[in-house]
Amino acid sequence: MAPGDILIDVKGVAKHYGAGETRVDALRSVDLQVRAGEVIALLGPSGSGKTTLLNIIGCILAPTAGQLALDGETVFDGRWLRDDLRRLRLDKIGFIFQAHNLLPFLTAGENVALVLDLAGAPAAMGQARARELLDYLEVGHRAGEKPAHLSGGEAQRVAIARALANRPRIILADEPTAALDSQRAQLVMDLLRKLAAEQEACIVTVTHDEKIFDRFDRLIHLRDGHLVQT
Ligand SMILES: Nc1ncnc2c1ncn2[C@@H]1O[C@H](COP(=O)(O)OP(=O)(O)OP(=O)(O)O)[C@@H](O)[C@H]1O
Repeated sequence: MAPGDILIDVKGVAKHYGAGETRVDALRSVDLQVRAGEVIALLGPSGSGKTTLLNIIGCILAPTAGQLALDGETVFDGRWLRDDLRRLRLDKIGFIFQAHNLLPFLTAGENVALVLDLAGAPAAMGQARARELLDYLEVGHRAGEKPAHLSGGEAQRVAIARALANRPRIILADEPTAALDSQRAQLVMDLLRKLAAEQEACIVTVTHDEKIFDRFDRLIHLRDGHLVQT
C-alpha cells in the first residue's frame, strides 16, 4: 500500500431503519472513497446520517444495500463477507467516540495498552506504546489514573491514544475535539494529520467544530441521506 491508495470505498450504500410508516431513510445512495493520508470531515445537520455512515464504515452497522471495501478488501456486499468482524476492527480501524468509553476499572495507561493486548502483542510492548502516545498527547503524567479522576479533555486524549495504539490505517472519529479548548482541538487535529501522513492512514471525522475546519483535506456534507462534497 502506498499513499493515495483507496482505504475506504463505499459504493451505493443505503441504510433505512424501521419499516412502513415509521421507516427512516438515513442513507439513500452514498458513494465515498477515502485515500491513504487523507483527513476528511463529515458535516451535516442533526439526523442527516453522519453517525450511521461512520458506523457502517466501522463495520458496526450493516447497510441495507450497497458495498463496502476497506484497505482493498470487500467486506460487505449485500451481507458481511467476513465472520470475524471483531478481528477486522482490531486490525484495521481505530475509533474515537464522542463519549470516550474508557473502561472505568483500568488506568489510562492500561486502557491504551489493552488494545495491543487484545491484538496479541507482548505486555511490555503495549505499555511502552501507551506511554509514548500518552506523552505525545501531553497526558503521560496521568497514565496511572482511573478515568473518573481525569478531566473531560484528558479522558478524550486518552481515548485518542487508545484509538491510535494499534497503528490502524482507518481512523473514525465522532466529534473528537468537542471536549477540548480551541488550542488543544487544533493540536489534536495536527497530531492526527501527522499520524495519517506517517502511517499512511486515513481519518474520517464527524464534527460540528468550526475551529478545526481548516485542518481537513475535504469537507463532505450529508443532506437527506446524500453526500455533497466541497
Ligand atoms: N437505531 C435507530 N433506529 C431508528 N432510527 C434511527 C436509528 N439511528 C438513527 N436513526 C435515524 O436515522 C437518521 C440518521 O441518524 P444519524 O444518527 O446517522 O444522524 P446524525 O447526522 O449522526 O445526527 P446527529 O448529528 O444528531 O448525531 C435520523 O433520522 C435518526 O433519527
